[in-house]
Amino acid sequence: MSQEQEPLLTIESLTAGYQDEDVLQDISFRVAAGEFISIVAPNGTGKSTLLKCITSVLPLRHGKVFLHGRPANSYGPRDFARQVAVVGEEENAFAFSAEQLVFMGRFPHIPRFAQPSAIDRALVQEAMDNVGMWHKRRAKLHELSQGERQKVMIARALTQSPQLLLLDEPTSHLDIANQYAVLGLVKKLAAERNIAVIAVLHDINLALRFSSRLILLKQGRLLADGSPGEVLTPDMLETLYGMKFALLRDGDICCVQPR
Ligand SMILES: Nc1ncnc2c1ncn2[C@@H]1O[C@H](COP(=O)(O)OP(=O)(O)OP(=O)(O)O)[C@@H](O)[C@H]1O
Repeated sequence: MSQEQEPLLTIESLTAGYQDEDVLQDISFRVAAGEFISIVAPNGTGKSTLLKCITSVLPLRHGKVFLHGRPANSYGPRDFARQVAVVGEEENAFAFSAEQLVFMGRFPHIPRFAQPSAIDRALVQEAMDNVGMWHKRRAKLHELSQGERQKVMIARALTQSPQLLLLDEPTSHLDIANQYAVLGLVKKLAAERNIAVIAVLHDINLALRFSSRLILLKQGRLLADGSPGEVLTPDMLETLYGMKFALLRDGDICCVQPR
């Protein structure tokens, strides 16, 4: 992030955990509007925990999280939801149709006791069209496949018009074509709308392809923070995962394979 940019999100010396264990220790980084950051780390390192700290679901033990320079936990839920959207763990909203669920993304923007406007309805249709789910709008959540549900959740988050989009393994149920289509869409819309994205991704090649910046975590600490080219070296990946990797190039495309 360049020095001139006002940080949208600032994380300062964050330590957090559960019971008697500090899962994350002394994590600091800043996020500017328009950045696409992927968090890459082995299972159980604390990636989801980090997102929970940003959304104040989990209180910090030490450190601070600021959104627009103000403590993130000082925002009310509606105010926070106007700025931050989350695609994460499975929801239990099975009684709702896909369209109703995506509509919920507009709730923080609709004044209390007011009816949704034509613009709200158009945003819902546009987001569902964008992820190819408008034709399934009447289906209840339980009638959708896991991949379709993931696309609905992404449509809801886009409908929310956030400034910061938090994605926790958003493509884990998508086939390879849909993974690239959905992340490509998120990246395009984020660039057009100046949205910052923080995505937890296990697929290093997706992280390489879509991120402007990567943050690697190891044993609860920040191991590396930089551009994909700087950070994703075979040595760094070996430090992270304890196995050897090769970096393969084909023109502009770069990918990582275990040796
Ligand atoms: N509610 C909880 N209570 C106690 N421990 C928890 C809780 N949630 C997570 N943990 C522990 O915190 C650690 C980090 O979990 P977290 O879900 O943040 O990891 P992660 O990096 O997202 O993992 P994964 O890649 O497997 O999804 C794990 O050891 C986990 O067992």
